[in-house]
Amino acid sequence: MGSEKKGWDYSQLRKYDISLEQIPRLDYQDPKVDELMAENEPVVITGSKLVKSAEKWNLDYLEKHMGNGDFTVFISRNYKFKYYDEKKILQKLPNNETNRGVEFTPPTKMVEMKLPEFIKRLKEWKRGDERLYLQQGLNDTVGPAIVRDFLKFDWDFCNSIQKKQNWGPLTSNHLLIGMEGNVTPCHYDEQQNLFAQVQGYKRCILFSPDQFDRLYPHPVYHPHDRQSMVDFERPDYSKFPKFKDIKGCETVMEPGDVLYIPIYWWHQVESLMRGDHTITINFWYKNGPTGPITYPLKSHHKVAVMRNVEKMLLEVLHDPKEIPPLMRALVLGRYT
Ligand SMILES: O=C(O)C(=O)C[C@H](CCCc1ccccc1)C(=O)O
Ligand SMILES: [Zn+2]
Repeated sequence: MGSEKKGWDYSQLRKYDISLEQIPRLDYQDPKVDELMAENEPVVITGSKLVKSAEKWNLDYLEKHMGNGDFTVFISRNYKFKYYDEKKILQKLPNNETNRGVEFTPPTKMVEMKLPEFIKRLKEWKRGDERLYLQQGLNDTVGPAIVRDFLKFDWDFCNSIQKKQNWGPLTSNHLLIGMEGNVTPCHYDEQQNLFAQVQGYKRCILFSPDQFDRLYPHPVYHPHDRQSMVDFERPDYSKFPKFKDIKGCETVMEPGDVLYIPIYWWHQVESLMRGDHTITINFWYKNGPTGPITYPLKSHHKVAVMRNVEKMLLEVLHDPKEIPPLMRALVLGRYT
């Protein structure tokens, strides 16, 4: 992976007991890019100017031009920033208990912070301090210069991909500014994603949707819905035995690289340890129409089916504890 000219080395990558291939890196003009994307396969697209207008976004520039609005910043006492859905923390479940007394303590704190304060804490951070991760939807509240740079993104490039791949509308762009060593643990999203690296080096580990039974996602009603329960650094093989067989792919993103993260593909993202802070802009698109269904169903369709079964069962059974016995009665000795 990478050659001597690369701006990072292996000691900056966290060690996992996972077999990983390389995600192909192809020039944006290579027709193979469209072929891989059409197959919902990940690919690193190099040489595009998608976010070239943001390559000057160093911290001083951002501080000067990012307006004085509040930005969403997550604070973690360790290096992990596991996403949680606030709406699912206090949801009234069908049996009218709030999460049946299952207490959920958010693993990170979400605060609103002015950019100068975030940058100050970034510059003064030392090992042992709380880590910060700015994750802000880009909208018109950011300063005019940022909007100008944003408007200068190579929209022809991503619009042409959106058209070629018959995707739905662009739903959001997120500005992500992470500290060295920050990790977004393994999860999947339900949108197509063009992940554009602006500053710093980010390692992206991806798994196909067919690895679903090896990654043990939290139940759909859980605040950590769509996130894997497996701690990659200390996997509990007794609880998650199939994790041993996991197969994935990875890449280390360099400034200017654009990674296509296909819808439903699992991904873990880490800012290289002892590296610079990282800046990423993601482009989330709704998926296009499914087109003709072929059988057997594709694995990402099966994920969508399983999500619907979970939601329906919870709706009718009211109590998640009733789900395993019913599923076992349905399958064991009958479909196995
Ligand atoms: O782009 C993706 O899908 C990633 O997972 C990138 C990941 C952070 C995502 C944070 C986030 C969570 C929910 C809403 C908007 C943004 C990273 O780069 O650390
Ligand atoms: Zn994601």
